[in-house]
Amino acid sequence: MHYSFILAGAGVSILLYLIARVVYLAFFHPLAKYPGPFLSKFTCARASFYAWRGDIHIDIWRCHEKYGDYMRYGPNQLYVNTEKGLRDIYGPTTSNKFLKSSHYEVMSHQAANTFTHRGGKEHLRRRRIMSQAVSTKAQLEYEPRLMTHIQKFCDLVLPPSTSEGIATMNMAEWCNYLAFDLMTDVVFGARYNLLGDKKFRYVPEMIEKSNVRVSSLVQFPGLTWMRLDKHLFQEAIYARNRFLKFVFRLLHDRKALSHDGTACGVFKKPSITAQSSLSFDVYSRLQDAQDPVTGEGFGHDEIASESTTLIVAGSDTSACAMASILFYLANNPSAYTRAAAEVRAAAAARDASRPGHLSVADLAGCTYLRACIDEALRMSPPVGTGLMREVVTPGGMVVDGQVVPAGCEVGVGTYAIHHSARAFDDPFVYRPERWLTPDEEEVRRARACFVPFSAGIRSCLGKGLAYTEMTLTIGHLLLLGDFKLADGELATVGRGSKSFGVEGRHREGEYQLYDHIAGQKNGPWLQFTRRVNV
Ligand code: HEM
Repeated sequence: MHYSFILAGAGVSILLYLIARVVYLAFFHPLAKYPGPFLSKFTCARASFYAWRGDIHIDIWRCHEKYGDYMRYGPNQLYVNTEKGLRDIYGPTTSNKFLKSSHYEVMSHQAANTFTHRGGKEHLRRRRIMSQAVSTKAQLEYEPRLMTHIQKFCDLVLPPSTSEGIATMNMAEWCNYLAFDLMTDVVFGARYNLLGDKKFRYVPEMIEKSNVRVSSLVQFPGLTWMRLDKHLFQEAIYARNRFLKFVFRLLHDRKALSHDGTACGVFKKPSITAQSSLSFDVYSRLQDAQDPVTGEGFGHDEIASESTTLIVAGSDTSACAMASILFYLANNPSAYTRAAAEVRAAAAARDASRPGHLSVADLAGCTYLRACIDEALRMSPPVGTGLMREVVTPGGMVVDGQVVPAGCEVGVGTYAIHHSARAFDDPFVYRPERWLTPDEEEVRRARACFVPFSAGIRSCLGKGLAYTEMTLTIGHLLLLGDFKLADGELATVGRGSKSFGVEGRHREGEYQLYDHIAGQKNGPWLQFTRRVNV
């Protein structure tokens, strides 16, 4: 009898607490005045559901259409969809006043790295060291390394001659292989050769599968409560463990190589055992780099964690971007024709004493090609969701005129702002010309709201490298061959369609991404032919 009173008392207390919490969140929370989906007032579970489906970027855009520029998307989260809001949160002078959302912590495996660190001095120290390994100078030295794989990619997709027939390929897969080979070589000097051999092709697949869980947890870390995620995401956890096993082996072999020159695993290949080749990868640069402020470098564990993060941050995103550019070029013949003519003219005009492949410098004047790349990144940003930042200034921060108190989180949905009709005329139309129009105000407006690599102190460290990869790959494909959409049903893979039954996924001209940290994709299926006498 006595116990039942205690139990009843506890039950009533919990109920009263829950009622008080619901009332507080709905009416008295500092974000209560902002409209948004009903459930989002009380829980992040709704956002997590859309993240699990891969539709969160579209949902954020839809919610802004419905609720306006300031939208509550979680009990503690405010999304803003204006140019001023974007500048106030991620701008060069303001972004250091925020911390990354605590939700990022679910991405840290053992210790935080540059990407997952919430901010402050420790993040800056790491970023200063990391920047040296991906500086413009370093990138130039990576170029021959990149070209080895890009040349191989072109040889694979372009049949030796028209008489060899036409190759039809799913570029989602082939861009995954290429991007992984590029990043593992640049970062570790490793030759996994996904382009040529099936053995390690499971790795990008494991990263994608694992990211389904991570993207849901980032929205709703509460899913780790009582290891709920273990039951909900069994396949993703299996994938993560398989990836970690791969990474463990990679780091072990790479460490052995740099310590005592022992070559094993993928480092057995003669190309990598050459010391000259090793000294130009990110891993070895991080071993040598020192923070110009403190004079300290990274320890072994930091190098391991940072270099592994680069593989995850840099391969999925770049693969997604390259597949997307190919989709839009194949679906927009006038853009294709103009970009191809520009690249071919640049090749014809270059110094005849330097035959061989085109360099980034040779393609620097290809402004239309760059516009095609940027327009693809705008239409289908590889990281499309909101990158949430916590207000930590005690008096709060003013974001586009709205006072957001300390403890709340703010962010801009990249896909949403990339499709804002105020920033971009006909936002759902692929039109590279918008970046080159003589109307300066139109270009300014567009540039101000174009953030595929984010901006400010947490912007992408690999942006330069990513542009190098994209420009060299697409440039060489256009120079050496021609491509078009595959015949029949395959031509539709990657396109939007009403048959998906998802509002916002119906546009045939839009490359469909499933946002799980980085965009996941299928297609385009393309047919390639090699140009003669090139
Ligand atoms: C098209 C390709 C890429 C896109 C669209 C992209 C996009 C982004 C975005 C949006 C962020 C900010 C994430 C956040 O705030 O949560 C970011 C951060 C980062 N990216 Fe990239 N990325 C790309 C390629 C790369 C490559 C190739 C590398 C490696 C060389 C890289 C390394 C990083 C790192 C280290 C950060 C964390 C920076 C920091 O927090 O200080 N990314 N990237």
